[in-house]
Amino acid sequence: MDEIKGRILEKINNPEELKKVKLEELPVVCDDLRNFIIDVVSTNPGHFGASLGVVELTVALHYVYNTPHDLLVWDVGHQAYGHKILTGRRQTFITNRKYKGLSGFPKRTESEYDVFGVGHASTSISAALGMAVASKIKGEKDRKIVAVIGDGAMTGGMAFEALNNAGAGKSDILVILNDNNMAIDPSVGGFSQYLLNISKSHSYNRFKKDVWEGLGKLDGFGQKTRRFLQKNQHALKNIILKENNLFEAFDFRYFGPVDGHDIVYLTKVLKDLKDIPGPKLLHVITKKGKGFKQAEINQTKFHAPGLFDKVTGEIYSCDCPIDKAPKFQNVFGETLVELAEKNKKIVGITPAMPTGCSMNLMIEKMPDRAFDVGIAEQHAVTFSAGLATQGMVPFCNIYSTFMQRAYDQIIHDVALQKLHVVFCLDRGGLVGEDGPTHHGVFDISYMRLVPNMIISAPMDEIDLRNLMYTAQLDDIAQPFSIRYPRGCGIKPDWKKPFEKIEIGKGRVLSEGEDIAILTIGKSGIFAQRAVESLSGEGVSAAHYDMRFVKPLDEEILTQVFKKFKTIITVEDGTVKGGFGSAVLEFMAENGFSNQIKIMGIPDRFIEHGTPEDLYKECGIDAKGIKTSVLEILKKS
Ligand SMILES: Cc1ncc(C[n+]2csc(CCOP(=O)(O)OP(=O)(O)O)c2C)c(N)n1
Ligand SMILES: CC(=O)[C@@H](O)[C@H](O)COP(=O)(O)O
Ligand SMILES: [Mg+2]
Repeated sequence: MDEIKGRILEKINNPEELKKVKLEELPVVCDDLRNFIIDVVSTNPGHFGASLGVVELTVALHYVYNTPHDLLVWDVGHQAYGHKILTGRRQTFITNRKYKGLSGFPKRTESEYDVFGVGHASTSISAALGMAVASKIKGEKDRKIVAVIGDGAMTGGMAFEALNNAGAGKSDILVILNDNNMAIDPSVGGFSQYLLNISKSHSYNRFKKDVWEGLGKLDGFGQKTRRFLQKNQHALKNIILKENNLFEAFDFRYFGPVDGHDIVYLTKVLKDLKDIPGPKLLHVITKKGKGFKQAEINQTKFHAPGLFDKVTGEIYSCDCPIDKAPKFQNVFGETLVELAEKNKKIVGITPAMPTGCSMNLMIEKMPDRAFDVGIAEQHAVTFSAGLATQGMVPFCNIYSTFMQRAYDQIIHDVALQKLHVVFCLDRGGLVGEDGPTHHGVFDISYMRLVPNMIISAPMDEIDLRNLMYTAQLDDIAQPFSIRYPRGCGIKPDWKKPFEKIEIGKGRVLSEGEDIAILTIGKSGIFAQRAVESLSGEGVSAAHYDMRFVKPLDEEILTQVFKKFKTIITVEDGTVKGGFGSAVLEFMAENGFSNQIKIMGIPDRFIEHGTPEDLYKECGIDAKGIKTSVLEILKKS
């Protein structure tokens, strides 16, 4: 990677040094910063468009505010690469998202400038409000608190919960709404339209123009009033917009919309706002991907493009290693369309991840039956419940980690009423570079506690299809969850005719005599490789792909407990309360006393790295399973 010799950036190792730069030189800093981000992220994949969109905002914030004394909270944090680079991490930024390197999101343990750990959307205002109230209680007079939240994250319910609370409390907080009319996909919903209306506000602009021209015709008073309004533009906007300004209704003083790429003007506005007390919201208009043509044109693709050519913008495809095997998400997306074409009761729901989970395929083909509800997981689940009460069969696709947001809705709105909702938990298991905020390692445990819930995990793409097919059949009258991993499958020839899978039925994949390995989901792939390698060393290991965590295949378990003294369970999920725990419970309830080793994610947060790094770290890759088998057999 050719070093970007920033004309100024290389002299800026912290915001204090940034503050020494002359105001008129800030555009150069922004150019350097933008080029540095392009240079690094084109060779070390990560989130891209969002950080480019807030280059000017990031520079202005660190130029005007006294960070880290003033507290700056980023929402989601995928847009905080510029923040990291300006706060002492320029030289280490090349390790972004790498194993043992910088996190891809702000992280308290990484820097004093990262005042709040993020990754899940819509948390910034709540966190910033907590900081503001604490500062007031401590009697701090000079500490400023700022939250930067995108228009997408603003559709998350907890953002409004925080606005509601902040306004009432007259807390001293600045919320900066970074409005680029994009989430990962284009922003959706009434709120997005509302923001568009403001930023393109015909009424405001027309009124401003009419008043302005009218005043121009009046001598004396007219000229004086013009001068006042020119100096107090926002006063005019407040008069016009106040009564229907959503933020003003929450007792926030609304300012803007302002051009988020005019660094000099932004700096001036931020300086002006600094001394205005109480809850304030600055509405900033930016372009996601600003400054990189391809990213401006294809904003969804360049949200997280992977490797790309920084000159041409060409994205280097990352095909699956096993020739033509598809990504699990694509199998989901194509199968959902196939099923929905036959079963008119099927509807699709995704909270702002249509491209991420490939439900965009159904949204494109059946726009009346597939819904992107915005970053609103709780709403997505209960919306699905409502649909199910009327005989629809909702496929509610939510990444495992984001599903954590909607746990009460799963229990209270779906399972308690035994509604037929199909939960598709994509990104089940370790996801890799996104790290602990995004690993989907708790869903087996949290779903297992819920009565009426069927819990399944396919080992390969064929089983994913057949579980989806089974889940939508009329004889299913309860919630059905299917969790599957991020990334590639193993079956290039996955498009087989559908076969119904008996609920709770596992399958034996390898017969054996010395030990039994029981797996769920993707772990079966590693177990098969381990069994093959073990047989080369004279060890005869049996392998069962259990497919269901609830209900368990008690017929297989009874056979296994009777035949094998030693049993290993493996899952791509926490060992606490997961599949292995379920097998232990079966053993206790049925009076067996075999030796069981539970393998999975240990009871701690797993950092970021490649999936391979992380599976190895947790000992649940093929090598880890083989090593465990040999160790256990040596001891027994
Ligand atoms: C609770 C939750 N749901 C979904 C996501 C996935 N996600 C990450 S960024 C993003 C879009 C954010 O849009 P916005 O806040 O407007 O930021 P922008 O990318 O436009 O800068 C989404 C849906 C998430 N991080 N957290
Ligand atoms: C920041 C965020 O939450 C999303 O961009 C997430 O990183 C997407 O994950 P996938 O890349 O697995 O779709
Ligand atoms: Mg946005």
